[in-house]
Amino acid sequence: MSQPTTGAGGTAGEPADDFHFDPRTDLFPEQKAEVLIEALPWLQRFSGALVVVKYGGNAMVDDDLKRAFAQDMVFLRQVGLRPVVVHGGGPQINSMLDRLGIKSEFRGGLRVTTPEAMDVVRMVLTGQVSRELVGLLNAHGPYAVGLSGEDGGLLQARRRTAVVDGEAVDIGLVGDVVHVNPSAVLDLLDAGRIPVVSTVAPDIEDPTQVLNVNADTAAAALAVALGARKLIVLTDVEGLYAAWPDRASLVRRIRASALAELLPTLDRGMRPKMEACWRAVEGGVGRAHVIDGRAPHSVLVEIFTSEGVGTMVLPDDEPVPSPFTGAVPVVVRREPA
Ligand SMILES: Nc1ncnc2c1ncn2[C@@H]1O[C@H](COP(=O)(O)OP(=O)(O)O)[C@@H](O)[C@H]1O
Ligand SMILES: CC(=O)N[C@@H](CCC(=O)OP(=O)(O)O)C(=O)O
Repeated sequence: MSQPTTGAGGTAGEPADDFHFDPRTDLFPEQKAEVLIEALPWLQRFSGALVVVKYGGNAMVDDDLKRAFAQDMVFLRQVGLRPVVVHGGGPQINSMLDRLGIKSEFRGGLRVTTPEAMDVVRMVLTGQVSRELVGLLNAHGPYAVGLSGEDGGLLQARRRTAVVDGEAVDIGLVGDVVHVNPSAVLDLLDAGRIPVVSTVAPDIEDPTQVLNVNADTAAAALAVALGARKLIVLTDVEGLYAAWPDRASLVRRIRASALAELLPTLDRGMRPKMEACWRAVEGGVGRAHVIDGRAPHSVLVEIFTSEGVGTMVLPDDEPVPSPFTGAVPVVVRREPA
């Protein structure tokens, strides 16, 4: 292979004077070309595609991963996809509640949300997490606009209970999305922006009251309403494990009906995510994925490589597209890393 002529230190298209090739970490030009060419059919397939990305887990707390995520979203937009970001913020809400001395607990995987806690949830999601993400994205250009479920009538929610030991329990100001008006998001996409959505939503029974909505389920509702081609959920494991915590049981692909059977067996952390994926695919979203937010640029690897990463949920009634061939196994086991 020939030696590289350009490197990380150079400006676009120009060789870097100070570049030293390291065969342990650097790619040869032929290898770089291979990576780019592998992306070609995926760039074609997803040109113009609307993709909803649920941003959460480690990708949201590590500074390098945050910057890498912002690059990924800008990359998607730049190559002609239409990314919509829905963010979580559980850890950030926890730390603000701690700082303010407000006690908070989770029941059935959902935060028991008092009026006092609701003020904090809204403040942290819309005033802190969204602002930071918008800032990271806009370091690349004037792309991102933050909005919450309250803006432009985007989301309406209805109060819900949690199920604990088979019993419905009151968890306060927590809701499920019951209606989505996607026009505000579509307007932003048409203007070339990247919408960044915080998941607080007015109560459909009393629109002056806002409710706290789990970000995974809100992302699924939004993906369905927007007719998204993909829902991608970032988390802090490689994907869904069929026999958690057995690392050899990573599920690479699963049909919606097989996932429905697996759902009742899943633990608290993964259950809302997989339920969101199931709802999305049942609602017409082409594919739903749970991927590892600890790996930088995992969104790009998922979309633009033939292997993909993490767990992919497919609808029941659709053949697997090229380049995958043959029947879709419910579970593909891999050897532990
Ligand atoms: N079957 C499973 N497969 C993968 N992870 C699981 C499973 N069951 C439970 N988990 C746990 O769920 C966690 C992810 O959920 P959570 O912590 O709520 O994620 P996030 O912070 O990304 O929203 C994983 O870190 C893992 O500990
Ligand atoms: C009702 C409920 O539990 N809401 C969540 C909303 C944020 C969220 O979902 O954040 P993650 O995606 O980081 O978990 C909460 O209050 O923590």
